[in-house]
Amino acid sequence: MTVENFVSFGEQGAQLTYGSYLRLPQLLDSQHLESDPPAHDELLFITIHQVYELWFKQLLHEVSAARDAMLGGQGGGRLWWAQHLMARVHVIERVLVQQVDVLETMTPQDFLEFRQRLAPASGFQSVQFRELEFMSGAKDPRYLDRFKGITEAERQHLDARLAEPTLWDAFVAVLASFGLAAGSDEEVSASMRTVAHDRDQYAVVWALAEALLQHDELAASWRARHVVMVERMIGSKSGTGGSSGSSYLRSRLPVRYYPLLWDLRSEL
Ligand code: HEM
Ligand SMILES: N[C@@H](CC(=O)c1ccccc1NC=O)C(=O)O
Repeated sequence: MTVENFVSFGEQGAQLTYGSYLRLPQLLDSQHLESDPPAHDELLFITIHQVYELWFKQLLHEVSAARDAMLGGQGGGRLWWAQHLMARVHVIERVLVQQVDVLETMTPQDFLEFRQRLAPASGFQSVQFRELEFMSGAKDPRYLDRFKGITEAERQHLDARLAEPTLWDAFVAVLASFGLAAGSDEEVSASMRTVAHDRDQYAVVWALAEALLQHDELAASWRARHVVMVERMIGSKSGTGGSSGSSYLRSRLPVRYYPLLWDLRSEL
């Protein structure tokens, strides 16, 4: 492409520019430090969290579409699409785990320069993180009571997630659409054993079960990586959000979205 072509192509589209399309003025004016004088590492801290929230938004978009595709069951003809989206979800989740490395270039001393300014805020108040947990299948309404300082709109988002079907509900619908019993946990477990032993007939069902398990495993990896980072940064201090800190986070490590899929491993 010649430079001349390039210029005329750019001008055909009239007004859109890179910066206006991506809303860069708003995006790049959204990093406001609390520390004064400014602590060098606070920009990194804000940036990392904003990147996490952008990816959480993308994950909610993908997970809800995967769920909807699964809710249609075999007859809906979109189970391949659910598989495709879940594969993307896994790649994003690996990025989220690896991104902890970047924040760990911050030393505890440098974090302490601005940490006291952050209370009572904490990751505990991440609405999108909790939405993802709810949508994945871990609906714990107690988190709604424990949320302090969230807006009415954020509360509505969470209420809506509590009311809507989860990825697990959608997977159970897939089992039923294949004529497999799925009315109780026992039936689901028995049906999963059938699926596991007849992968020829139930290839898509097995692939979706593995995709859910992978999502569960990656969420567990994030929790494990986060708590070790927390211990590195603040040791056994309590959290800015008012929890006991790393011991609260350690109590969350055994959380599993799909216990029946894990139990299946012992039954094969
Ligand atoms: C210096 C780095 C970090 C430290 C020291 C830290 C510390 C903590 C602590 C102590 C808690 C428990 C709540 C409380 O404050 O009492 C917490 C919760 C949480 N943090 Fe962090 N965090 C860090 C970075 C991050 C990052 C980068 C994210 C990404 C979004 C994040 C997301 C969360 C979430 C979602 C929770 C709630 C977890 C749950 O309830 O299961 N944190 N963090
Ligand atoms: N809870 C952390 C502070 C922290 O990491 C944080 C503070 C405000 C907004 C997000 C945060 N990230 C994760 O908890 C602490 O106790 O040091």
